[in-house]
Amino acid sequence: MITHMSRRLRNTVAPSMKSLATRGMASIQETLTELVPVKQAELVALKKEHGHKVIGDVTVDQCIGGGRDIKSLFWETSLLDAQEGIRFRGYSIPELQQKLPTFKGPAGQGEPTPEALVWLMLTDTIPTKAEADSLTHELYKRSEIPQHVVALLKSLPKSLHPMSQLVVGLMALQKDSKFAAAYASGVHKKEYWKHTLEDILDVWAKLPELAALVFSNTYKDGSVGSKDPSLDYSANFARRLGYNKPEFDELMRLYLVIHSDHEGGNASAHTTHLVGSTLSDPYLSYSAGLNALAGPLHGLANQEVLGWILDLQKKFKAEGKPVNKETITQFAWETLKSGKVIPGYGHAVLRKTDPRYTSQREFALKYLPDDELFKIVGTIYEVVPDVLTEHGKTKNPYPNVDSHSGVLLWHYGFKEFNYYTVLFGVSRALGALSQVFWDRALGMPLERPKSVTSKWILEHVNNSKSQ
Ligand SMILES: CC(=O)SCCNC(=O)CCNC(=O)[C@H](O)C(C)(C)COP(=O)(O)OP(=O)(O)OC[C@H]1O[C@@H](n2cnc3c(N)ncnc32)[C@H](O)[C@@H]1OP(=O)(O)O
Ligand SMILES: O=C([O-])CC(=O)C(=O)O
Repeated sequence: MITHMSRRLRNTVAPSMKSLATRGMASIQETLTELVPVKQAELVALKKEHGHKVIGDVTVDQCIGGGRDIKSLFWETSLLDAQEGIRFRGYSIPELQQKLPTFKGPAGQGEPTPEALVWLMLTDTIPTKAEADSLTHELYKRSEIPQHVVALLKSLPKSLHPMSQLVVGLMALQKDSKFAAAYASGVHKKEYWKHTLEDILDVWAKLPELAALVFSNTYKDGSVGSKDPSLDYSANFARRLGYNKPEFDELMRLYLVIHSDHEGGNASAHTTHLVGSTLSDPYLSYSAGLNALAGPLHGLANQEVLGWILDLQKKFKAEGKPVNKETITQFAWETLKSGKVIPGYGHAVLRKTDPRYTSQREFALKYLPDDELFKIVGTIYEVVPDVLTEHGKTKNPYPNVDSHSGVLLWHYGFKEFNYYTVLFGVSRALGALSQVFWDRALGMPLERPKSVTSKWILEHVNNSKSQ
């Protein structure tokens, strides 16, 4: 309905939008300049017409239990359904694979590019190939990292976790925040979004560069591979990391697309949005989001999954036993009985197998069907949901995105699994900061929900009973 309203308004409020968009020639900045007043008008209309209506209640369990299911966040770029999984601006992952432009050409010629997805998340419109390419070019132009940040990263101990190194690098880049400078010089609030967009494009452009430096400083000699203006964002990232294989580029495209956004309530996106609501600039906001992503119940789970699989392989090899349904079941029970979680399984919202898991499985079936670790991941999928169901605690016994990503990287020789969450961090910036753009463009307020004490809850429920 919003989309229909949006199209209607776009035709009336901003007629020039139609011609530019139809010709597929506008830059991302021009497209957004035309779209912002349209979306602002839509939000005003939504608030005026429906602002007082109720969309949910809050129980005591929800208040104490991490706010599950409470609809209290506004997030435009994607929406998660517990059964079906994620949709980006209304499109499922298979639909994105059919509709978004690819590196080689139009939709369908390989994996879509993350640049095309960013265009969709920002503008609510599927880009033409030319539009997606213009964003690739824009990001390439902005990708240089200042020397002081290169030197700072080099000075860090190799034993500092790669996610912490990434955060240090991003925080150091904050020196050049255009939003912070504009705010300090007293810019009018109506102009915030323009400076925010500048920062967001810079952060997106520089994150893969930072990530590649972190990789090389930690595991190699500090030098990174060369980039090439004729390549896209993902292939250049792969080159910087030292990979030069078309199949790996495709994996990087898939990886960066599917990890980018998962509506607003996940810890990294929510943190980014919350910090951004104080008018901290995109560097500060996304650094905070990265710190949330670095937790083992969230993004770090992908590193944990690989560790779990390698541990189980090592254990049964030492015992002279095969890795099969029986031994995996035994290992899963041992994990649960020692009070640990099985990484890569369960989810706060999803109640079915994560479609991001399925898309990675399809990639594996296409490119690496005989890989040993891929087969183990398949066998884990055959037994762990039953184990977790019998265990009786988790609300969702099925695999999430983190359950599959590591084995794909491992297959291509990317074995530094302590680093895997950095790749997730490069991707999550695309969704979380697309929303930060709209937060500033729509004039979203400081986020400040109400908290209550246990005493308040008891008094409240007792008072309600007596009424
Ligand atoms: C990109 C992402 O962030 S995807 C998630 C990545 N994280 C992981 O894979 C870690 C493993 N999974 C988990 O820890 C959880 O499923 C989470 C954190 C993802 C979701 O947590 P919740 O919404 O609290 O899950 P749920 O309501 O099902 O939890 C109920 C109980 O089941 C347990 N449980 C949930 N999943 C698992 C699991 N994979 N292994 C063991 N126990 C589990 C919870 O720890 C909780 O136990 P408790 O009552 O003793 O505290
Ligand atoms: O949605 C969540 O809570 C966790 C998740 O899968 C993600 O952020 O990608």
